[in-house]
Amino acid sequence: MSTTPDIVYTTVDEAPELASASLLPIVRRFALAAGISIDTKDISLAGRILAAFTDHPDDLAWLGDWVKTPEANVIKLPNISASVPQLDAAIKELQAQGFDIPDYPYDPQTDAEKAARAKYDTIKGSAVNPVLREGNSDRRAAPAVKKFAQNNPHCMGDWSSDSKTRVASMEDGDFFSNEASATLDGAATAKIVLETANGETVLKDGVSYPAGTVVDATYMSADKLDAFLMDEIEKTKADGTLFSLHMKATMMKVSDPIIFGHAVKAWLKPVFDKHGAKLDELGVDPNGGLGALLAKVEGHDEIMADIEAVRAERPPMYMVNSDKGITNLHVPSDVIIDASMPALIRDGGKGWGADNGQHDTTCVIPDSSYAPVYDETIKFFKENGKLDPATAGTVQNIGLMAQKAEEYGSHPTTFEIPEAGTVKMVLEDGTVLHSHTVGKGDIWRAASARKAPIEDWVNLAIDRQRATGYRAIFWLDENRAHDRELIAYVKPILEAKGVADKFEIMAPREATRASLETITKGDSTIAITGNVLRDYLTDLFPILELATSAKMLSIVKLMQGGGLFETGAGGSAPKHVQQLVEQNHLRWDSLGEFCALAESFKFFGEARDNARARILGEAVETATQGILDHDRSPSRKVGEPDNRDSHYWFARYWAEALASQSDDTDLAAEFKPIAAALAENEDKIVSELAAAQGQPAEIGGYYHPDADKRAAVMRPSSTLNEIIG
Ligand SMILES: NC(=O)C1=CN([C@@H]2O[C@H](COP(=O)(O)OP(=O)(O)OC[C@H]3O[C@@H](n4cnc5c(N)ncnc54)[C@H](OP(=O)(O)O)[C@@H]3O)[C@@H](O)[C@H]2O)C=CC1
Ligand SMILES: O=C(O)CCC(=O)C(=O)O
Ligand SMILES: [Mg+2]
Repeated sequence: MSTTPDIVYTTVDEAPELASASLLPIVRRFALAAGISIDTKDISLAGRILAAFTDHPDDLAWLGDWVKTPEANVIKLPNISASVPQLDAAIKELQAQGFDIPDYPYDPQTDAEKAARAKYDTIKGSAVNPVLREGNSDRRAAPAVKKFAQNNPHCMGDWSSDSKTRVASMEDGDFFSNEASATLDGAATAKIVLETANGETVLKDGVSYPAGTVVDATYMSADKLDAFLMDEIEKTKADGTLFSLHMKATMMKVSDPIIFGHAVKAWLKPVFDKHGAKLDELGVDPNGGLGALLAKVEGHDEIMADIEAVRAERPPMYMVNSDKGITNLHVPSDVIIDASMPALIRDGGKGWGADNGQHDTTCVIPDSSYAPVYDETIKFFKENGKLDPATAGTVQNIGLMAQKAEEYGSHPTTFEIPEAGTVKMVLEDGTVLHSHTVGKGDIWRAASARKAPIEDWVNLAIDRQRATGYRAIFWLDENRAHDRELIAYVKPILEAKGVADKFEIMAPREATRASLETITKGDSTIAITGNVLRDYLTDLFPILELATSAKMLSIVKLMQGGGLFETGAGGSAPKHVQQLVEQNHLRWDSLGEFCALAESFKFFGEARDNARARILGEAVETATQGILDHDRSPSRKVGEPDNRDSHYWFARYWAEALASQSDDTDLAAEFKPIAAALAENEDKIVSELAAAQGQPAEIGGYYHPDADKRAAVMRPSSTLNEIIG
């Protein structure tokens, strides 16, 4: 490590990176006044590919070390968790730019291909967040943001009691039904083996767990999954609804693409039955989606005709983009459950159909562990009508996330079973911790949650409950194996601290209803959840309460003392890039960045005893309030103020707050002329920004744009640029 930075701002992908090109120069200039340097570290998909195959620095590895130190102070923007089609597209773009990197080996044969595939597998899926999240998660709407949403309620789709929208999940044979869980008394190293009629195969060796780790194992039956999917396709047709599948193929990068592939095969079953051998020969990988499949069979007229015949028989599908004919099953990363289900629920239970109209939808979520949350939400709105954002209270979240907790850390121990047999997890002393009888194609996985993160999570929940006085619910199901082990941790800690009466423990379905009832009354509650529900709920409730999860405050108190400040709770909004490239309008809202910045500066102030950092952070809060009060957030429509305008206003309100504070008169004097120049040149700046919109914008790449071209597009006001310096 060369010199340690003060604050690291991550370089990411898509819309948030476009926004950074405009916002970061402003942040750097203001931070300079407190002597704070803002470094960047590249965690973008393109950056990670280049780090794996060229001399591009491995910034993710650097950050992974830094977050384990007390100095860490990271502002983390959302990055792409790549599905295979995205990874492939990024590789092709980099190759076209002249980088000497290998193709993605779909079917690696040579040693070189196998080595390249192994590297690409580490880049695939959610490869960044689990590395950086060395702490538990505290996500909530800042009071000003919540108040703004109540005063300016967004439109919500109406719910009718006879809506046919429903959630469909497996009733047995899924991860929920087959789960076994145990807490380890001492430290242990485990191996995972598959015993079959032909002998024993070691699936994984040397998995080590510290004492007190909760270790789970479970599997999903491939046969039962297939039967379930076929059944739901038929039921959807009978119901006259849209068929939709909601998964997390990005974060759950091993299990969920396989499940997605089963759905693609079920949808086109007659085609796979008839042309299976030919499809294999053409290199079709159903896990990559219908889009890749169609590209591979193009020109094979008989197969194409059979596909069309099957499509005509199937119920209509929920569409990602009806204009372009992109269905739910085209690309595994297009429909991501945490964002897709809340958007559908916000719209009154309606999905988009191929006719560009909104219709009731069957939402297929094969595993039943967490699907009851959406099922119960839908039932609640059918019974009670839509939520009123003007009067609703809020659901905050404290999530068990640190050290790759639970399912989100299960990728290295997830296997598609090659042959029927028994999977055993065996400890070094010979103890068989878990054992499952499995069939060919079943998806078996082990997950774990460590003692220190669990204890930290419970303590964080106690702190938040004390700070707010809110109703606090642990979303844990005593009928689920893993949750029973967690409850055995939670209860004694609450009792020892004398706060057991302040907390409830409820299964996800009951907790969903209780939380919806609470916020409907205008009260607020804290959902204390595991890692998956942390992810799901911090999109679900914000999207209902605030219309978006982009405005969330998202703090990760790192267990070694540092701070990781995530910006919002959503992703990188690929559609926004499309709009920028076509119309030079960026509708990305940086409110999440503003919230994270304030926390990061205030944290720096405390950790490094830097009074100016504290003042900067407080002034960011004032500026954020200004953005809300004066409605300076970006509009969705070209020709209206966009992301760049909102950054101008942010700079102006921030400078004004610094100029008018009296804790540090030198700092005030430094910002007075800046604030004055920003105000005096308002008309000029606003018209320079407006003039940029309306035409296509050239940024020189999608995954790896040209930095200068991007900066030119995102900083079109020379007057503003001169003031910022
Ligand atoms: N923390 C992280 O690193 C995360 C990364 N991701 C990654 O992000 C990508 C997209 O994921 P997806 O599930 O589609 O979720 P997104 O949150 O990116 O998109 C859902 C929709 O939310 C709206 N939205 C999200 N953020 C903003 C914002 N700041 N301002 C305005 N609107 C916003 C947009 O609506 P509209 O189009 O109507 O304007 C957008 O289309 C994937 O590659 C995924 O892997 C996803 C979640 C978290
Ligand atoms: O890492 C990812 O793929 C997604 C993370 C996410 O959705 C979240 O933390 O809310
Ligand atoms: Mg999420």
